[in-house]
Amino acid sequence: MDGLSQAVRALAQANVSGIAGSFGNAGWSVRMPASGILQLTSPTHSPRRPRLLLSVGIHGDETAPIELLGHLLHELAQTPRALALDLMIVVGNPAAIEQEKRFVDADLNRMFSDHRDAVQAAAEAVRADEIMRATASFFAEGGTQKWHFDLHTAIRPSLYPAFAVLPGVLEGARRHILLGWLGSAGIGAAILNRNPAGTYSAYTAGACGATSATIELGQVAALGCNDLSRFDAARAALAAFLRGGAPPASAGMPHVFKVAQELVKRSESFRLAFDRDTPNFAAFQPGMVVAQDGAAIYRVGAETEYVVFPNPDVRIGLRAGLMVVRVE
Ligand SMILES: O=C(O)CCC(=O)N[C@@H](CCC(=O)O)C(=O)O
Ligand SMILES: [Zn+2]
Repeated sequence: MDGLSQAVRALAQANVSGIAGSFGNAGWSVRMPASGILQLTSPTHSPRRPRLLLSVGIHGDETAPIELLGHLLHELAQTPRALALDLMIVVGNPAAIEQEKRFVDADLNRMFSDHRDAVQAAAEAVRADEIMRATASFFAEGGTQKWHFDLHTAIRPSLYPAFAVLPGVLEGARRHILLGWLGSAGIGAAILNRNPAGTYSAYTAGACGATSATIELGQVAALGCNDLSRFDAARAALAAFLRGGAPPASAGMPHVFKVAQELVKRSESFRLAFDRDTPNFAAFQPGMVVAQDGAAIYRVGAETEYVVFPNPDVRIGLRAGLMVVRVE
């Protein structure tokens, strides 16, 4: 961790008290409901104040968001009174971050639901419960606007280096505002996913009424090895969000996709029909076979589909990829 700023190191070690100091001194109410979770709220409790949850490290080897958030919090700590909303920071899986692995026992980002079957005994199940308790109480305390950005990085390269998944039913003004903000943050593609997912952002959207997005910023890399300049727009948009300012001028709206089908690994025979170099958003033409699982064959439907998050190494029963179609 040599060469990393103090705030980035503190976040990577889930030492959120190392970040809280200057906010507490500036009069914010500081709470740490569990390890790696920090809440900064206004002491003059105002139900009209927006609430923002920023989470990183839900997967331990996805480090660019940890670095990005470390820098944002370090900058904000110079003028802590500029924080314009009630904020919760979650460092998702500290043990996995330390081990530089996606997870220790099982994928934390499939545990934000009641359906955990075989992995109920995993270390991540305890952590998911802890995070859900803190999250539910944070959003229950107020906030006419509730936001959650769960920051990740993808395993594979992507034809859109920064993209987002928007869980649940998101329509009208909320959808328009979120897409506009994502555009200003340099997010090139947004995937609407109404399927139940067990992900953190699906939990905050469904159970807490938040406007939520999983945001993918580049690719998995070791801490300190990320080129954050590729995500300057996301950094500037988040910095403005924290201060209640207008987002920077947008490069345009993201391209919008929706999930056409999920590739689910039902057995150890599951195979993708393409290789491990195929990037996210690679196109497949109608009728093409994209995966096979014993006798079951996954084929593209009537229009071009694009593959996202293909991963044959997931546990049986989990999604091994999404096939999406362009809608806007
Ligand atoms: O690149 C990959 O295969 C995974 C990257 C990642 O962790 N993505 C999230 C997306 C969550 C969502 O669908 O909202 C995940 O798979 O948990
Ligand atoms: Zn992830």
